Amino acid sequence: MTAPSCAVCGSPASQRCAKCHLTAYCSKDHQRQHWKTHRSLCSPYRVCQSEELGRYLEASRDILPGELILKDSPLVLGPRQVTVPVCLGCFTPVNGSYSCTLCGWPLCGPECQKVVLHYPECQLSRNRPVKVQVQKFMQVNQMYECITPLRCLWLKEQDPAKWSTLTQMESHLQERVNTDVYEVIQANVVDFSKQYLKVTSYTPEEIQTVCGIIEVNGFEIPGPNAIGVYGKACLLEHACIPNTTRTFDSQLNIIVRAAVKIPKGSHISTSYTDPMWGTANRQLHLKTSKYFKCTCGRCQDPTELGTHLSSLRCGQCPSGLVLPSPSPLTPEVWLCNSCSASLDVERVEEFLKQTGEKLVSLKEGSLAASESFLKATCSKLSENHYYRSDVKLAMAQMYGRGGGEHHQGDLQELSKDQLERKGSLSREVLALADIFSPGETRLRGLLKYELQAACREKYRRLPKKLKSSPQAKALLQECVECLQEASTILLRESPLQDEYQLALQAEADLGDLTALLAKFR
Ligand SMILES: C[S@@+](CC[C@H](N)C(=O)[O-])C[C@H]1O[C@@H](n2cnc3c(N)ncnc32)[C@H](O)[C@@H]1O
Repeated sequence: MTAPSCAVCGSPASQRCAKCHLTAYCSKDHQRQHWKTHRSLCSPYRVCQSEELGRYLEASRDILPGELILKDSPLVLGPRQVTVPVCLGCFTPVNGSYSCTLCGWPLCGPECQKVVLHYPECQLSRNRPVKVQVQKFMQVNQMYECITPLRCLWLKEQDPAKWSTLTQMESHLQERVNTDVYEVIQANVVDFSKQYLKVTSYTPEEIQTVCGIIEVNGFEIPGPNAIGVYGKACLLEHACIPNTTRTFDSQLNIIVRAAVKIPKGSHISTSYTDPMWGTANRQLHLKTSKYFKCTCGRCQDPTELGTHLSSLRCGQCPSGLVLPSPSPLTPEVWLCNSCSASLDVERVEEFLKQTGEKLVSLKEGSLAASESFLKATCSKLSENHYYRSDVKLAMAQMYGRGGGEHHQGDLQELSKDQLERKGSLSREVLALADIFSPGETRLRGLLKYELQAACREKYRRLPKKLKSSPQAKALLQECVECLQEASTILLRESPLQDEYQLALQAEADLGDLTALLAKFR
């Protein structure tokens, strides 16, 4: 690795800013001289290291909710490992109607052939005597598993500085050797690159290492269905209750903001899973793709902080809940907290698997099917169980949204009970989000938007004589508060995301409702 250079004179630097540990100086004098410029740019974090976590980020000053912590451009961008054929310039699914005239990989058109993103595999595929031929569209195609690894390996010759940043990342190669995933990569990436693409410049170990780096450090980017590896953002450690949120802009830079106040000296974290998943699912994901066991307070608590997000209902007594024992990290049996009836771990796993399958078949289902799922599971799963909460979130968004976005018309068609249901489902999931995904997060923004929609429709339905009542004022106040939060949070999303459109709608509605509320003052 090359030595850092002084931010003032460019000569080799041996000292770094004590706040961010990023900007380097050759002397104290140059550091003092640079402070005026550096102060506004100095990152609110520093890079630290521990035996347990490896490198991690710590707040170098108090960071306020919503504050930008870092914006990072991708070192490598590519299709996800498991994907249908996509354009290698823009990640849109392709049907084979256009292929790169130089290498044969399908693209969506000549414009995408010029995109630099496509350059590595285009160059590397040219040793083949004939062009690449992709035949299976509309289904997962294993040929694409090699693309993102090859884009990583391309940096080795073409961009040594990026290669150095990439290869400092954790690959957990030792833990991966002899696992199923290692064997799959051997066939679909190592052998495929050599035998089909005729790429011979990289060793099997180098290829396996970058595949580990992608899995451990990559961020799935919603929307374009891509994966990005980021040099700074990869340093965020995992927490089951994270204190940041992340979004991606239209250039697919990652933007990390504080979700809650992060006091100076605290670790800065993200969730490598979904904070609304139950403990067993989070643990499984962390073990099989991030290679560590989380032992945080939430993971150790069978009640998941009193929410019973993973608990089952007891079939032997009226009010008992069944929890993993002695701990969710080492479950030997599931026990009722009231009558001590027990269930085998395997039985619980099988039951959850079957219930999960029913849930998946509902995903694009109707409100009626979702209500039936809740009804069918209310005697088997705790009220807040993650499966139920997942369905409740979807339902809070579905009620009153016949045609995609909220049209007042769709909300107007809801019965009084359905309207109440939309409001109460939003509140229930918000209460869980406050615990597991606290602060200014996308989930909160979305739920606040749904809640205001229900309150607003309730206000609209008030008879004329009650339109100036304290009840009307309370409803409007709640709408305005919800819209303020929803628009602040969701405006941070990429303009390409649906959430951003909701934010614009929320902003527009906020103006109207604030004017209405002002009449009460
Ligand atoms: C994306 S990397 C984070 C940066 C990494 N620590 C480094 O030094 O490059 C993910 C790896 O960091 C470690 N890690 C992150 N969060 C952790 C946590 N909460 N507990 C234990 N290890 C963690 C694990 O080794 C994990 O595979």
